[in-house]
Amino acid sequence: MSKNYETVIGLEVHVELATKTKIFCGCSTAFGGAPNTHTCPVCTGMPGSLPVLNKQVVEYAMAVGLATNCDITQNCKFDRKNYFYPDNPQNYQISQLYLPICRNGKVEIDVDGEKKDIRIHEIHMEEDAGKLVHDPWTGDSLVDFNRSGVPLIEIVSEPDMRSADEVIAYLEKLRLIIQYLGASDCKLQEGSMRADVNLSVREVGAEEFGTRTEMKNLNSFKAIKRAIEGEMERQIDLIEAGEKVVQETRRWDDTKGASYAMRSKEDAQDYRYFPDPDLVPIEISDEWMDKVRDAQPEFRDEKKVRYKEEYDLPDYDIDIITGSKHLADIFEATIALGSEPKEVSNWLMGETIRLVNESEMDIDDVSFKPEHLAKLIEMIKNNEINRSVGKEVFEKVFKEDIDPAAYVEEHGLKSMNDEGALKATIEEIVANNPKSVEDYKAGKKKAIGFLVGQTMKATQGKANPGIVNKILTEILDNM
Ligand SMILES: Nc1ncnc2c1ncn2[C@@H]1O[C@H](COP(=O)(O)OP(=O)(O)OP(=O)(O)O)[C@@H](O)[C@H]1O
Ligand SMILES: [Mg+2]
Ligand SMILES: [Mg+2]
Repeated sequence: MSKNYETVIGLEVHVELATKTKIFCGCSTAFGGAPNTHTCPVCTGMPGSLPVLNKQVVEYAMAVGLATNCDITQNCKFDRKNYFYPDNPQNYQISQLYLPICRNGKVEIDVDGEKKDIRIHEIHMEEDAGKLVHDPWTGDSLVDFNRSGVPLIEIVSEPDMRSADEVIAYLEKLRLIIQYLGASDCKLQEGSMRADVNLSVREVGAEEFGTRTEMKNLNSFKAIKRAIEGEMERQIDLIEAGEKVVQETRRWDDTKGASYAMRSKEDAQDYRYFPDPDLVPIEISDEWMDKVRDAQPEFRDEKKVRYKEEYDLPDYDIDIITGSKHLADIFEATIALGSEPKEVSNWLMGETIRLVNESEMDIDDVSFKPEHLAKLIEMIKNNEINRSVGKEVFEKVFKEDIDPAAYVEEHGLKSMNDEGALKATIEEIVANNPKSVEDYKAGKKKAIGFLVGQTMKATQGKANPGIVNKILTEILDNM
């Protein structure tokens, strides 16, 4: 009979930091340059070159550590992790083993209303490796060192998670903290946030952890969830069949929905770590730490409380808007220009999200200027355009960031608010639709809707529906 199992999960999360230059040289970290154009003797591991630490990396790592309740190691240093692989030109990676910059942190997650702390074992700084490109036509493997030396932090959790949902909640939490700090854009698809999932299973009630495997190549939340469920089953099947789980690194293939053994797991000693003799230890003064602490932004949880108090928005709106730092920035910037908060929220929750979904883009890539949304809202408020024209114009703002005032002017979309001009049009419509007039007179007040519709059509949607209604009622009641 099959027993009851519990899944135990710990994550190693690598995050590419948003510095302009690499961790130990002045080369650009920009993504997508021609291969090997963002390189120099340092990041290609030339003999005799010497690394110089980018201070901003330390500052970002410290900021993330403070935001995740870690202790900061005020005297920390770098170590060499030695291994041979073609994407690693020095044959060692500069990382931190003995004295990582942050330790003993925690973040709180919330899964279906249940709160839980996930402890962070440590956060260390390290350099990224280059990228291997395998050419299927020639069979050659090419290497691009543009990514070599891009700064990373690795956030190592304790094995505190028990389900895929907890893992996703933890990753979302980290992602938002780091995005709010501006320390990284944390895009799983683009690899600026990468999660390795360490997973083991054990019988419910067992004291000891089971043997873990580590899964790599997970580049979406969906893939992570599927990989966790697949690996959990694989391990349980092994145990049920009386076999043993082997400690190894496995590669998740999302299209096949299965993982494959990559290599058996190395221990720290296999890497022959030793302190990097080219880099001096880092001294973090109290003043520096205080400065970084004082510069911490308002995080999501605090923003949620403030939005409720200051703007009295529905919880649903607050959840969505603060769920993206970028969206929250647009929201606040538009309000700062004088727009009414609930009105701004409606445009973000409604049309903006609709267009984001329709164009299958990332919410963080929304790029219209808050000025343009504020202007649009103002024009509607002043009855310069009506709401349905407003939606049309907004689509242009969203897609091309046009200036709504100029656009409305240019395309003659201004509302017809002139009662005199509207009256003539409406009188004509009334004359041409005796049946509706008859219905109205016979007490079917709804017949007026048809006449309003006809007027909107005749004015290409530019008439002010309120004024149309008013004039129509006057005309009909005087007949
Ligand atoms: N039995 C276990 N079951 C599940 N997760 C575990 C278990 N034991 C450890 N872990 C998790 O595995 C991760 C180990 O990461 P860590 O960076 O310390 O080591 P590593 O994977 O051996 O090293 P490397 O950085 O070289 O990959 C941690 O997140 C930890 O919580
Ligand atoms: Mg690790
Ligand atoms: Mg690992």
